[in-house]
Amino acid sequence: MLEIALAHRFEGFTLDVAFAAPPGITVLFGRSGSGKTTIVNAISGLLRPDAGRISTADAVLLDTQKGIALPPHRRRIGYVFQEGRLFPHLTVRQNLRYGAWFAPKDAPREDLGRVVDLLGIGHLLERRPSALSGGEKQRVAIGRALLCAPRLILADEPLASLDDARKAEILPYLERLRDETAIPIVYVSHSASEVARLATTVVVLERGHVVRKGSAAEVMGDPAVTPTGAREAGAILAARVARHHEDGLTELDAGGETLLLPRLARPPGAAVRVRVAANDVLLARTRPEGLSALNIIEGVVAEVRTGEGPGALVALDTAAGRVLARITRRSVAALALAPGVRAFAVLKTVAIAAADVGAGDAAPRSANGDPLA
Ligand SMILES: Nc1ncnc2c1ncn2[C@@H]1O[C@H](COP(=O)(O)OP(=O)(O)OP(=O)(O)O)[C@@H](O)[C@H]1O
Repeated sequence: MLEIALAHRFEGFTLDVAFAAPPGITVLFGRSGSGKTTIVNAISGLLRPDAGRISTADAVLLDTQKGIALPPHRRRIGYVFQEGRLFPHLTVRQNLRYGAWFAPKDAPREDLGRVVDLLGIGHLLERRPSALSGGEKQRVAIGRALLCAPRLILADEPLASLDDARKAEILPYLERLRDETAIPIVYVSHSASEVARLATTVVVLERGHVVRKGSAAEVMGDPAVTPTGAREAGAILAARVARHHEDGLTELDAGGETLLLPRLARPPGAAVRVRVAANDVLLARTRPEGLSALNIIEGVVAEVRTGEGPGALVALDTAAGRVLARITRRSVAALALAPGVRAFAVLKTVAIAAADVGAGDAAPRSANGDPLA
């Protein structure tokens, strides 16, 4: 477990944060200027904060009270940046070995073969970076970060410079990294859909402070958490693939509720997390009939959040989990939606994009990474 407490002042900006990053991906989520890069720089050792302590399972990287501040090269951090930053004159295999070169002899090492399998880069080993696509470069960069026997991995907006197709190519590998290694990953993002796909834990930052932290499902289901605007809000449901239908649909079981989605390339039984964008959910007070939408889930309104504009975010607790709906304030009034009121969420099957369905469950986890009972 990585533990971080930092305090630092720039002219006009004060950072004061404390959070833990258990195994898995901890996303630092917040709008521009909220302090994400400052935290990353303090972890990597590029910034010496006014006060703070950063420790991993086996080392103290920083403790200003005790006068400890390991230099960057001794922190054993694996980096994944926006652009892969591979060495152009080295082959993929040599770039990967370069990571291992810096691993101390007594450190627990990842096996090159395992990393190559994990990232699906076996066929690229003899190529140079100029002969790789952006997505392939990024997979190699992740491999190199893994092979330096890191105590933690820092990923600073690693997908920001890729188009949607390349992002979709890398996301499954980041999911595998999250699910198949025990290394804490601190991941900076301002994309709600990336948070939904990848985060084990989310730390929401606002003006240098942590305003919310918790599991991805808890945080993204909170209508107050909209650093990227209510338009991008969306809850995450944990589900399992129940079966595939002949007409191209996949049936999910989400806490006993059935969800139908366009076909997913995952086998029956697989755990998935589904991001349901608040914009794609309608609400009704009685169970709608004669409707083309296939997904209708009953629940109880937990919270209604209105802002300055005409919109409102309504949180509905259902057997499938927390669902968010973005509707107008006028509809909130017309349907008399208020906490405790029973309502039905209507979700169009085709509204759920394949990119919004990820591997793994989104249920809250305990500090050691086990699912909570
Ligand atoms: N070296 C510095 N000197 C003075 N102010 C700084 C310095 N570095 C950052 N800041 C200020 O600290 C605040 C937080 O910046 P930071 O780069 O950490 O935000 P961020 O969340 O990473 O933003 P972005 O998403 O745009 O990268 C900003 O107001 C920034 O102007």
